[in-house]
Amino acid sequence: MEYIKLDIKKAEQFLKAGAVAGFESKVKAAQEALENGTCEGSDFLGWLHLPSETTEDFLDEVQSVANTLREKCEVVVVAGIGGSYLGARAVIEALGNSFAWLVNDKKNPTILFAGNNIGEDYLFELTEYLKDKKFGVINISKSGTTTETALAFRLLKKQCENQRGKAEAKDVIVAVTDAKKGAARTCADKEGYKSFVIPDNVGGRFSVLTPVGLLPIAIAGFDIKAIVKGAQDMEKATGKDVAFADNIAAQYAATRQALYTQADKKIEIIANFQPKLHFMAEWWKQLYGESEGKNNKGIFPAACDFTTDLHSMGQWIQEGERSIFETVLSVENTNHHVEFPSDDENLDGLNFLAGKRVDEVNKMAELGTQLAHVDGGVPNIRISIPKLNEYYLGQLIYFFEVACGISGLLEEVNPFNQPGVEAYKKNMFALLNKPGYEAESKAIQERLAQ
Ligand SMILES: O=P(O)(O)OC[C@H]1O[C@](O)(CO)[C@@H](O)[C@@H]1O
Repeated sequence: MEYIKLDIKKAEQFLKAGAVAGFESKVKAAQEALENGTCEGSDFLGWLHLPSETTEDFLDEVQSVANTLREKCEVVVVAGIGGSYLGARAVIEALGNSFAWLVNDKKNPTILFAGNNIGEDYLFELTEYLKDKKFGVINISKSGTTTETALAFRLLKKQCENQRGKAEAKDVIVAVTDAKKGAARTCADKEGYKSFVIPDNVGGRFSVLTPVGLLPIAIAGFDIKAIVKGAQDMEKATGKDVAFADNIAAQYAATRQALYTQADKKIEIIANFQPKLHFMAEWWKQLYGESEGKNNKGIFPAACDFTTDLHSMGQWIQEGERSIFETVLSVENTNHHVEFPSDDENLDGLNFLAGKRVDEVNKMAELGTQLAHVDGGVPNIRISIPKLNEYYLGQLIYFFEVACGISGLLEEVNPFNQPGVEAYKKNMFALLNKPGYEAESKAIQERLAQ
């Protein structure tokens, strides 16, 4: 097996010579702080050695619960938001058939997602679709109190019980939540649902390699042992004793921070040339945005799907404000083979492509884009993934997590909290007159009346 690779040469050309190497001692200090638990947010470092601490027995237990849902359900709804949703979706969409919901071969249950928005039409349409389906639900929430997720779960639980009866519903509803606290835990214990614990020391956005991600991924039919193996290998490859120059997580973190602090690049666009990676970028956005965006600092994490967005955002990237850099997720080998056919009439003038693989054209688009954007003043970091499979996605996930921990510490923020997320929740609860928010309700009503 290979490793994913990092190429920073086309970013370094925008920096003074030695700028990335100049971060070596700071990176070392960050790695030591993570390892020794001496950094801010040290209560949330459970992800750091999670891969190597995950046992085969535990994965067998996750797989066995997944198998029960696979046997008993045509559809499984994954209820969760943010870190309790994006990792599972990222992997399932990266590995699954792009038209999974239309494929009716009964090999795998259809996986749907809910609890990640408060769209009334979304929930109406979902519950309508589920009316004649044998469906199950995974209720995923670390806090167990997140409004979006709790709202969807309340609807889905009732519907599942109405359609299958309470006794059968009990076998197809699973909770992934805190060991002791929160409504999701109380409900699971009261109803006797199978449940998995999200460790206290693993924050939501770092939880994809816990049952938060692994259970839905296993239900979707993917190999969770291979994902964890990929993460374990990356844990070794990015350990604190790996030399700075050889440690791709250290290099990525240092390059980002060099671009941010020394070249005034405030926005990182993660770009992919495979539509299957759209949700990987969404997961990455939360990981980096929630970890680094605080104390009025932080690189803004943005995402583009190429070549799609080259026809919408391409102009801005090529010639807009020069405050961006690009990190390209490049997949070296596709899983399928499609060649352009020849056409006698050649009305579209594309016969010069006849016999070529579609991926060859995509790769030339990728290279052409890289050259054009670098010429246009956009530093380029490239992450090469040998192939989209479980093993390499496991590597990629852990790589991004450890690089994020290092990068946040280089930025001198606590990468493991998210205090800013509470502001909208507080206002929403005040506006909805949630019990316990009486003073806030009064204050917000007075403010709105002004
Ligand atoms: O798992 P929970 O507690 O429902 O939280 C979901 C998401 O919401 C946040 O807490 C922000 O509100 C994220 O950090 C987290 O990933």
